[in-house]
Amino acid sequence: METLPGVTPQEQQNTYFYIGQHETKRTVPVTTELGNQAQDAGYDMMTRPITSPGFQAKVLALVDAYFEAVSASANADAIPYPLVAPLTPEDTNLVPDEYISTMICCTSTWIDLASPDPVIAHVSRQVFNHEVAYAAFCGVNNIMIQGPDLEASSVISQYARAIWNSLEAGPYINLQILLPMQPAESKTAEDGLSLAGRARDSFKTIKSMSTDALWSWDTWELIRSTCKYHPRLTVALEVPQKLPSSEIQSRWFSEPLRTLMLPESTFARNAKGFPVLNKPVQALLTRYMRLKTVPWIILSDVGPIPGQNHPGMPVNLPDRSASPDLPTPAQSKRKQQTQTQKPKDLTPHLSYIRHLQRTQPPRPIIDRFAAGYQDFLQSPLQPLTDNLESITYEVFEKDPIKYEWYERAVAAALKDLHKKLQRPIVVAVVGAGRGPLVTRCLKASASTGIPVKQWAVEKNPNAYVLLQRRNATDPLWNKRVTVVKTDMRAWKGPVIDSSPAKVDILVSELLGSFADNELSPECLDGVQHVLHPEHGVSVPASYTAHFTPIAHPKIYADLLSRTDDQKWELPYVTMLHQYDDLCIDPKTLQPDIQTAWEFTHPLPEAIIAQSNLRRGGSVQAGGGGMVGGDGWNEHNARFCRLRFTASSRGVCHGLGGYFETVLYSPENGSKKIELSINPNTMEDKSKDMISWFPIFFPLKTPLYIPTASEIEVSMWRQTDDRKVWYEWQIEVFASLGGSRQRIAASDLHSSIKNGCLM
Ligand SMILES: C[S@@+](CC[C@H](N)C(=O)[O-])C[C@H]1O[C@@H](n2cnc3c(N)ncnc32)[C@H](O)[C@@H]1O
Repeated sequence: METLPGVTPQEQQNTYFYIGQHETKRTVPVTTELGNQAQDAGYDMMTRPITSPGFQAKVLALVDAYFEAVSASANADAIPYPLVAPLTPEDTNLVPDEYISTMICCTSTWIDLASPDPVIAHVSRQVFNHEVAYAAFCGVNNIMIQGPDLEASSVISQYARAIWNSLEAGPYINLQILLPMQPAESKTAEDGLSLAGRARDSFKTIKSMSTDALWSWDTWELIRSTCKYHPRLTVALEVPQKLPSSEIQSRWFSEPLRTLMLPESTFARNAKGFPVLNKPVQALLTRYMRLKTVPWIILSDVGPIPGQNHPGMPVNLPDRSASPDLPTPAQSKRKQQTQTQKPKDLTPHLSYIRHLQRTQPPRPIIDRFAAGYQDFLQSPLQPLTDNLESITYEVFEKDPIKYEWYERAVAAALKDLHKKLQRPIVVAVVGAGRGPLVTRCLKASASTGIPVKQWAVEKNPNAYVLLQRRNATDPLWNKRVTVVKTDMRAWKGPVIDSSPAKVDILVSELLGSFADNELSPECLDGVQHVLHPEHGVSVPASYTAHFTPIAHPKIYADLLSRTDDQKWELPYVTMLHQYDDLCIDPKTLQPDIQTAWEFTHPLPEAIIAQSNLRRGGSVQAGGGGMVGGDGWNEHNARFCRLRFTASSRGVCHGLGGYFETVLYSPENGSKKIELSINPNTMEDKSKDMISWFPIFFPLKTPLYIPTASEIEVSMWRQTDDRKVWYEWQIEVFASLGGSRQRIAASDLHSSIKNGCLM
């Protein structure tokens, strides 16, 4: 079992939307009073340019003068590139005042860092560097930068290089790259007022090459890879009224979205003429606003700030994760204004988004349970080697489904066995913890009317104390349970009327997020000798491990920042949230999550017999284990090689892993009683179960996956008789020039140094 030790599940309240106001061309200077007016109007923040229109005119004139000089000169190479002088007070009205750290400042949109014309790129870099350096000097924390033009001749690597440099400009600066969800019709270029419009055609060597809907994301991918997944680099995503495909929506969901930019053109008008968002955009907003780092919403060009034309003051951009319950300045102001009825809504777009905020649908139960723990990496539990704390058991026991399903499974098994045996059924819970499954066995007995003789076996000495106390005090247990403190593998089995007896139903819950990763197979093999050889039933009867390739930039960036030298060599338990499935089944439109392997219980006697023979290391026992030891646990080793097809190109950061288990298959053929954390089947098999988070197998080097390429995953469960570990490797194949070629392969990753001890 995997979950959140020590964490009290909490209901998450409705998310507060931080809403800002942006004007692509601010007509009034941003002052303290303007900021106050924005706040009075209900905005939480606003953007401002770093430099003035005067500065723009100055730089354009400088470039024009350079080009004139070049065209007039016989030796153009002798004329040095233009140099942009340091900023003057006329160039910017930004000053390091007390509000500066709460502003989103915008670098100039009239520059072109990706220009193929070296002069334009050179001047753009200078303007950009001046602006970022001055903003950083003033104490600005958030800078929004227009993304590169997505046309074919743009040199994205130049742009990315400039961003990488600017991240060094200040240790506190967060950069947001403003990009559309997909390349849009290019806006009417104001060539006369931009540097891009001055680029010489002779440098635009790559003419219009058609790009597809993922090109904007591709551009981002190059920028962030060049910047080595920098934690202070995020996306400001412009959301259009007509959304791109769901694949593209999911792709952006997995990226570090700091801001959602909603221009006026994203809004439609309702029958009364008010601005509203269409249903798909509303759904997108609901999805994106459930990210752990909730994006800010910036309304762009939706009308001026009411009462502007006065100097204004910037407003706070608080970190909600630090103090989610504190009212924001805008909330406090609006509270004071509650009874004041405005004659006319001067900010209808803002009012509408506030309305959406108030009417957000409730979050799914698992989200509420795991609030704050999405994508948080935990090492898998090792309940076999470690003794769990009471609080950990307490968290497990809150699951509304798991114990219920076990009770149903035991009840069904009791009915099937009782038909054959016509006597009290011997039931043992092995690994009983604090006893919830024992209670469920007793309830199953009560509900079916079939008497049981009940055992509880536990190796944790501390849990053993509670089990004994419960047996003495719990009216349902009523001193009927025989509590045994032992490792189940050493248990001799029940004794009834002074004679050794066999167990009819062996109940256990030793499963991890990847089914067998908490050594359920090894423990259950070790206790199988107490199970009745003819009719003995194991609950669970079987379990399977599943995985699929995923893109998870957030976890990759998190791991990148860690110093542990084994960080790429072990799987992590995590509530996977901000990720994208790379392989979607075209028929079902569900992620292609495939089965790695299966374990069933009880094992055939011949396999146990061979294992016992190998344990001795005799001549008949063969030549020892493949990867160490005598090989007596080798029957629990597994290997699989699975092939997936990438539905659209992307970057693979690892594998998302899941499990399913059949607790019991009733003999009357009615529906199997199953648990699942596989997203494709959990709804059907065990909806709302919260005990297990998925598991993530990381890749040290992300693999670029072209559309329709094949991803082949080799995965091993290895054992040397003392421990169990996993190994995984991913290869990518594409059809090129008519032949299938391997175009990339990951390292062979191995958790041998972090193996689970038996
Ligand atoms: C995941 S917990 C489940 C506890 C409880 N059955 C429940 O469902 O809430 C697994 C329990 O099995 C115990 N356990 C693991 N390996 C064991 C072994 N070899 N022998 C006895 N107990 C074991 C652990 O100490 C732990 O209490």
